[in-house]
Amino acid sequence: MNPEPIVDIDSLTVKYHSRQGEVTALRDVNLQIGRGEVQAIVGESGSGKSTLLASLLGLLPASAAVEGSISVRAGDQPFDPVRAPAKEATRWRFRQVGYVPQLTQRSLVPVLTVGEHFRQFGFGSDWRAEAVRALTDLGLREPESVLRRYPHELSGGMAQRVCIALATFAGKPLLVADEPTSGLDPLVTVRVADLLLESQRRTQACLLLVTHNLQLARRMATRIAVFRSGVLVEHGPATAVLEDPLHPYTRSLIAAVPRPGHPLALPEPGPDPSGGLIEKAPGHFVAMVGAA
Ligand SMILES: Nc1ncnc2c1ncn2[C@@H]1O[C@H](COP(=O)(O)OP(=O)(O)OP(=O)(O)O)[C@@H](O)[C@H]1O
Repeated sequence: MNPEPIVDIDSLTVKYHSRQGEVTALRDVNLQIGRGEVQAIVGESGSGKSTLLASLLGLLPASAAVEGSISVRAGDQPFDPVRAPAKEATRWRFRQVGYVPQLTQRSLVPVLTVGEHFRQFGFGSDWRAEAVRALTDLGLREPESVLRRYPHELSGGMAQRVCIALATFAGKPLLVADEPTSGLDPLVTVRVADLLLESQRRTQACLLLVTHNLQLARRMATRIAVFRSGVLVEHGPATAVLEDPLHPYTRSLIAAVPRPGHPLALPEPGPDPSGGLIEKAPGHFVAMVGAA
């Protein structure tokens, strides 16, 4: 049985108008993400990943023209972040969305204690108890002492745990992680990926993971969506997309991952994708044009 959908993106097209002319950053995107799922969004630079995130968070610039809709069923009422007034979107993000930044000490505000970070992101008088629970769940001993510290008084590993706790505490149903491990070495990447997954599983949040890193997507994601030039070219269970990619662009992205003993192969341009998706196997979709 498919998990209850939290995010439903329906025929979303986003165009920017700039001095250089019109850019279609997303073209007719359809995507559903269920409760408890980890949905990776992969694709090269300029493929539309940030635009998808900005759409989902209600943070598109005023210059963007939007067709289609997004419905997020994370609260009592379905919410459309691309149509909501800015004030409402801010309130909604604050209550329903946990944002996982790049996980380093620099993601914390140097002049605020850890406790002050939690107080700003929490709501209600229970923030301290929630914060202590979140820090304890992530394996931090003496959480009360951690709450009194400034970011420079934390080790790198502690700061990463604090960032994950900040994003995931208070049971926010939607988590968004934008390149959370970029700049981290491979061993630390694995550790923070596992900590983030642990937190996500505990709260059964729906996690949208934007990444260039296919190995990270393999470790974390339940489903992978591959974007190219604003088009969703392939979407399916993570293992199906990575073990049996159907679209030539997905194959070229996988071929570009360096492996011991294999030369780095750069992606071939490949045919331009267009048209809708066809289902090749249950839940595994590929763009009609340019697919095998
Ligand atoms: N504010 C904007 N005004 C005009 N064009 C924009 C704007 N933001 C993005 N674009 C264009 O939209 C397209 C998609 O960009 P987007 O940033 O969403 O891609 P991306 O996959 O997130 O890239 P990266 O991985 O480099 O962040 C690109 O052609 C980009 O130049």
